Amino acid sequence: MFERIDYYAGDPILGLMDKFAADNNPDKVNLGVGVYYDEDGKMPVLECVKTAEQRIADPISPRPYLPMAGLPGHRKGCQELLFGKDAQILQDGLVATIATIGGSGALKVGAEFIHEWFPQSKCYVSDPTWGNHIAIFEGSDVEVGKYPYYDTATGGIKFDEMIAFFETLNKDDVLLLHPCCHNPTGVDLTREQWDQVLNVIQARELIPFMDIAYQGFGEDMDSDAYAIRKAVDMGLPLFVSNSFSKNLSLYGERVGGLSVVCPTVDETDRVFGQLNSTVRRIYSSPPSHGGRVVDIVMNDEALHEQWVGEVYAMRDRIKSMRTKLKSVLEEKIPGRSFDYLTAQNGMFSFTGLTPEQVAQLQSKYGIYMVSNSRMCVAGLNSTNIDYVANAMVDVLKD
Ligand SMILES: Cc1[nH+]cc(COP(=O)(O)O)c(/C=N/[C@@H](CC(=O)O)C(=O)O)c1O
Repeated sequence: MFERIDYYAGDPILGLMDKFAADNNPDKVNLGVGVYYDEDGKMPVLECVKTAEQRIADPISPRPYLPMAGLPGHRKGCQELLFGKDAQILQDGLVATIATIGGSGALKVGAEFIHEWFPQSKCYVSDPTWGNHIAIFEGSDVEVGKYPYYDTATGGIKFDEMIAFFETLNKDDVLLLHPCCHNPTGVDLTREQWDQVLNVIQARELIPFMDIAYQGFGEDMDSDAYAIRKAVDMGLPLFVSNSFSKNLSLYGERVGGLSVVCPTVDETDRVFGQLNSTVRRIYSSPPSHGGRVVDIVMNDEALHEQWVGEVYAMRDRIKSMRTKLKSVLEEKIPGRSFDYLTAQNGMFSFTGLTPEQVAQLQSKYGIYMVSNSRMCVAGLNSTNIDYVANAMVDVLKD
């Protein structure tokens, strides 16, 4: 009966977690999946989350179905984080926002919506991008193409090629963009480059779909949302998927959001309704526990302030690991530049190691990176960084 079913080869990122767990090497280091570990190598429970959890636990309350769009406070939290607390579009009711099952759920609902209401549209992703971008949109029968992005020769961006490519696209084609902390390269556009990209989007009447999963890990909450807010200022239609997995350290609670910025209140109502309809036919409604944590942290002024401080502490620790690894490697390999480590932004660094070198790090040292050479810098700490640097020197010497 099920012989026709293909074997699943496994996910290049999530599959690393199982391999890492099974590895008996006492020195193993997990630099694979994009999660934040603290200086002790532990996944933190943020203080603001602990407070929210205590409020949820006492008094304990029933767990009814949430609305298809999730809790109003979760949705409000997404909107204010993405667009700014006093954004005019929020006061004017021009943003349709739903709470989703993580950023992945936001992308899935968005992809289904595009397939249903913009059936002629193709979706273009950066080359390279987070692999699940392609799988999610293709899984919703949206044809996916790639736009030039990372320049392996320079470690920068093929900006002119990218713009020239955008200028060949058709009205309503979708561009899946990383507003900050590009995954997997860590190489972000400058504000001037974003302005040029948004001008082309406006001229070609393309649909920007911005996926922000690491807000606060780049520069700061507002700067990381520059591209989002500039698109709003230009009056562009805009999709934004956001994730609280990393910046609330709530990975397994599956909390995120999907927002669609619309030109009129009537269109906002239409879009909001169809987002609800799409949710209903995929997973019906989002999980309540994580939604309540988001609602409490985002809407309690003191907890929100504490949260921002905790995110910046995570950001700064990652930046310190970038600086440290760069200096240790440059000391061990004089004459070779590792500037990319501090030039790149957010949780990931694109090391440029070959698949063979990545495999050697794993087999010989128990150091896990994604096969495309992406390193999750948040997995480094002062205990393991010399071990990782020595291992990188070893595999780089051949
Ligand atoms: C760019 C991006 N968008 C969305 C997501 C999904 O977020 P979530 O809220 O967990 O559904 C991730 C997760 N990325 C990390 C984990 C994964 O691959 O699922 C990663 O790149 O390691 C992203 O890196």
